[in-house]
Amino acid sequence: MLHLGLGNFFRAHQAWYTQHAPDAADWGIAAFTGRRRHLADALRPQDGLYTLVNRGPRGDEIEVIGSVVAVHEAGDHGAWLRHFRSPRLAVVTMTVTEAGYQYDPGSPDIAALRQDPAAPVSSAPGRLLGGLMARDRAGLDPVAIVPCDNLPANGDRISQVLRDMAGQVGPEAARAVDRAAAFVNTAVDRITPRAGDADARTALAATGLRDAAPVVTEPFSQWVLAGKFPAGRPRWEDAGAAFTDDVAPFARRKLWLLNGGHSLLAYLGGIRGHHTVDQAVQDPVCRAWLEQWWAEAAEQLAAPHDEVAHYRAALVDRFANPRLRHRLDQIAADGSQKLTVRILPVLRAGPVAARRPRAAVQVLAAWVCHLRGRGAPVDDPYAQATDAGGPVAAAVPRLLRLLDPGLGQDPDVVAQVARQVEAIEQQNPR
Ligand SMILES: NC(=O)c1ccc[n+]([C@@H]2O[C@H](COP(=O)([O-])OP(=O)(O)OC[C@H]3O[C@@H](n4cnc5c(N)ncnc54)[C@H](O)[C@@H]3O)[C@@H](O)[C@H]2O)c1
Ligand SMILES: O=P(O)(O)OC[C@@H](O)[C@@H](O)[C@H](O)[C@H](O)CO
Repeated sequence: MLHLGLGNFFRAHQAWYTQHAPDAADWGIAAFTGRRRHLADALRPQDGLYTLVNRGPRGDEIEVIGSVVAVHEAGDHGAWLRHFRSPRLAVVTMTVTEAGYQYDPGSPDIAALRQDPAAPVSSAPGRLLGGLMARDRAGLDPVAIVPCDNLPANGDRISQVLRDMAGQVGPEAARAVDRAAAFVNTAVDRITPRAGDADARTALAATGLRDAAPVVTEPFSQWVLAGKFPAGRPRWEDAGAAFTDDVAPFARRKLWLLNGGHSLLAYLGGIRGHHTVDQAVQDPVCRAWLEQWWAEAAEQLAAPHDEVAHYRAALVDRFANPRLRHRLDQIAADGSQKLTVRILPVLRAGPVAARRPRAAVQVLAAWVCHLRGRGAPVDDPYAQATDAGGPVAAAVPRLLRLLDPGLGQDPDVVAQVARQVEAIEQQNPR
């Protein structure tokens, strides 16, 4: 297997399932960082081994994960292509954040691949396309591409991005996408906050081993997949993964209830002085907004009432885990990329005008207040290029346009969000 986007979540999730598959001994993952090299530098001296701290509300379970057998920094394009040219490669997983799925028609990778399919390229789609061209040139069987980011229809999405890019590169690239890849859609879930210095001490105390990059995660885990694996795969189903024909209902439920709830808590909780998810979910004001958001989102889920109620109750317990200390500023980052997937589908599907989903509007308003300087520091390169200051009535359409141009031109949505922004700013003076 290959992985693109060596980070925390991959090591708590796909690498964990691979280690726990009954045929784990037949498999190994060569993992590449997405952009920077520091994690490759940290893991290489430990032969890819790392400590997984499974952090429940009452204690930790510690495990050393050994399914990552090679680590490479993002720039090692020669090694990337060598893996694609190997007949043993069967599966390519990826976690590259929402930004990694952006198609940029002006990307220098397009001209580079047009000139030389083996040219060093740096974007996630460029690297995948270069890899598939190398595989196709080598005349090898197709591999499964398995995106594991928080996006609906993530397999269809990356397939489309690669086809668009291949269309610009040329016929050989288009053929390679058709012949060398099978795309798998997934819904993924396991809350995995960034680890801190104390976690390295926890790992050392438990294992006697110094770990430069341990991972902390929660006990809950879910992986739902739909698609074909022409060259085989580990028996992940025996480690708890679920294979289905359609991941959409799982992805919607997870993205709206869990991730939408997270974003709500990140913005409102930050504004109300909280720093972690467990603090925010215990705050009655945040909790009331959360329940209202869940009720609105659930109306659009078309799932049995009992099932949603069970999922919501379990989420409250997961969010309230006081030992995980999931920081709101980590979740608040890159909201301009996340809210389109987590909040807008519910806003759009709900009734219009006066009965528009109120909690969805509230989340957008809390995000606007965050960009205007309340709560966690802003970390969103796409949004930071836009002026969030000045009169609310002018700032709101400017910012909503970042999520969807149509939203910023909808006078009704703009008015409702602006009213909420004014209310939040009045109730939470600086
Ligand atoms: N952390 C979680 O709880 C969690 C749970 C479910 C899904 N996910 C998904 O996994 C993704 C990664 O989360 P993480 O916790 O591992 O983060 P992380 O910061 O530990 O790792 C992110 C990886 O993505 C790469 N990357 C970032 N932007 C990129 C880009 N534009 N192009 C290519 N590579 C890029 C980074 O270089 C790094 O290798 C999330 O964006 C989310 O979609 C995370
Ligand atoms: O990983 P991000 O930054 O896209 O989103 C932050 C969290 O909402 C997310 O990581 C959740 O913890 C995760 O999706 C749970 O499965």
